[in-house]
Amino acid sequence: MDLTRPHTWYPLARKKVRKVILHVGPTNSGKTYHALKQLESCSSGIYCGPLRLLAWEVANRLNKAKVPCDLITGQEREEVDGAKHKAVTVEMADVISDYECAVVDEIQMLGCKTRGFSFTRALLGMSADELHLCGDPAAVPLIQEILKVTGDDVKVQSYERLSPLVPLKVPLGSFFEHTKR
Ligand SMILES: Nc1ncnc2c1ncn2[C@@H]1O[C@H](COP(=O)(O)OP(=O)(O)OP(=O)(O)O)[C@@H](O)[C@H]1O
Repeated sequence: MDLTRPHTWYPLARKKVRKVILHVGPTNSGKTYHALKQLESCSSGIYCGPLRLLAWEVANRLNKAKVPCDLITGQEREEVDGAKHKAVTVEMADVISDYECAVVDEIQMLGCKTRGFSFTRALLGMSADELHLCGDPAAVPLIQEILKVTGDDVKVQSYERLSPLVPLKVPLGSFFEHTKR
């Protein structure tokens, strides 16, 4: 194994020209919503998030939508009969199975000193026909640079905030006084 060429550590992923879609934009702009819609409609898939709560929410959402989904985190492993989908914390990303669709949420965390290696491993290593990456636009150049060597097909999809931020006309203190009356 050549330690200087990390993309070669994942032969299953390198067998594919993955369709990589970078969903980027401000918070609450629907990036994850669109990626999850895609995950739900595929015959097999995996969601990787930075928090146990996010993985739990996705597993819950898919199971409610009658898409059986396992939940796998550092703390728990809840397997559902017939599941072809998994929702996991990013450290549990599966790089030894094939999926139609994979989602990595909060991908800008690949710059994190302590957990970044797990995001990079998921980015390079997941064998999925479609790989959806959700996060901050600032991470786009770094991701494009990392993926240059993989031969993947990379597209950027930008989002706008769904509703504008509107400042309150009254300070919060007087607002609370007002609501008490
Ligand atoms: N087109 C839509 N129709 C209905 N609900 C939507 C739509 N887009 C987003 N939402 C809802 O809006 C909320 C925020 O969306 P989402 O989590 O996708 O944002 P995000 O851009 O990924 O935010 P963050 O950066 O904080 O992860 C969610 O509850 C989601 O279900």
